[in-house]
Amino acid sequence: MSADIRITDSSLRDGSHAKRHQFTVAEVTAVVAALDAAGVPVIEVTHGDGLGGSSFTYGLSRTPEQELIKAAVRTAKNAKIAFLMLPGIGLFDDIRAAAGNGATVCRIASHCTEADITEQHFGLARKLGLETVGFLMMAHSQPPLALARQARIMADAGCQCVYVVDSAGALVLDQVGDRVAALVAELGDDAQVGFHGHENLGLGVANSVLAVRAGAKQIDGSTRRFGAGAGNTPVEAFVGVCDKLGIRTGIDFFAIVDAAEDVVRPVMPDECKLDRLALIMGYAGVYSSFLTHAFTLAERYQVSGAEILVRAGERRLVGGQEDQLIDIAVQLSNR
Ligand SMILES: CC[C@H](O)CC(=O)C(=O)O
Ligand SMILES: [Mn+2]
Repeated sequence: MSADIRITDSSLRDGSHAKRHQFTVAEVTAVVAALDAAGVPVIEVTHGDGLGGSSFTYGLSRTPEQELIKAAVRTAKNAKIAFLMLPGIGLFDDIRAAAGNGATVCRIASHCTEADITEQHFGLARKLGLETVGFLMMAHSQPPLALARQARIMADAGCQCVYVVDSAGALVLDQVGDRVAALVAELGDDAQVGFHGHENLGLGVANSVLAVRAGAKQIDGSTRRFGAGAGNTPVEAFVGVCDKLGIRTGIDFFAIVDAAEDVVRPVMPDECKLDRLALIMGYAGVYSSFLTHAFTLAERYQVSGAEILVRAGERRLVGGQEDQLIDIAVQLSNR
C-alpha cells in the first residue's frame, strides 16, 4: 500500500530514556519483529542520547548500541533501521559503524539554533549512502522563521528531511502547524519536513495531525508512547486517527495495537505517564529526557523533582546540559 506520510517509530531510541538505556538484544529483536510485521516503515534504535550516549552523564547502556542495531537489522524484513546522533556526543566513527552494521537512515540532532554543527555529519552520511534526517530540538524555543533559517542550513548540508522536534512537549496545535509551514515554505523541493512530538501536554496526536496538514511528510511516534517524559506521540493512536482522516500510513491498525499491548508494554519499565513532572516539563518547556535525571537527583539530594524541572525551565537548559541539573539539585538541598 502506498502511503501519504512516513512514520518512524522511536520506541527503541526515545524509549531508551524511559528504560534508562537498559535494552537487551532479545527485547530489541521482539519489538522490531512486531513493528516490522505491523508495517512500520522506519524503526530507530540507539541509546536515548544517540550514538555514543552511553556515559555517566547520560546513563550507561546495558548492551552496546551497535549490538542492538545489528539485532534490529537482522530482524527487520521490510523496515529501515535508523539511528540518532548528536555531534559532540557521537563521533564520525560511530556513524561509520552504524552504517557498517546495516542501518540506513542517519538522523543528526542539534539544538534548534545550532544547525551548523551538523554540516560535516550530513556530508559524511551522504558519502556513506545513508538517507539523512535532521532534528531541530527544543523547537518551541524559536519562532517559525528562525527555525526555517536553521532548517535551510541542514538542507544545504545534505539533509533530506528536517524535523521540527518538540523535545519538551511544549508546542500547542497551531504553534506546530506554523513552524512546519515555515519550514515547508523555506525548503520547497529541497527537503521534506517532519515532526517529532512529546505527550507532556497530551497533544502528541493532535499536534502531529496539524503537522501533516501543514505539509509534514514524516512523523515520529513511539508505540505505547514509549519515550522520554510522558512519552512520544503514540503510534497506534496516530495510525487509528490517520485511518479515520484518510491519511494513509501503510501501518495496520490492529497489528500495531496488538504490538503495543503484547510486545512493547512488557519491555517498558512502566507506562509513560502524564503525571505532575511530565506536565511541568510541557508547561515550563523542559527537555523531556531530563525526567529520569530529575527523579534520580530528587532522591539523591532529598529535594523536589518538580522544583528541579521548574528551575531547569527558568535556566532554559538544553540537551547536553544535564550536569546543570546536579547544580540545581545541590542548590535546592543547600537552601
Ligand atoms: C537527546 C536526544 C533527544 O532525546 C532527541 C529527542 O528525541 C528530542 O529532542 O525530543
Ligand atoms: Mn524525543
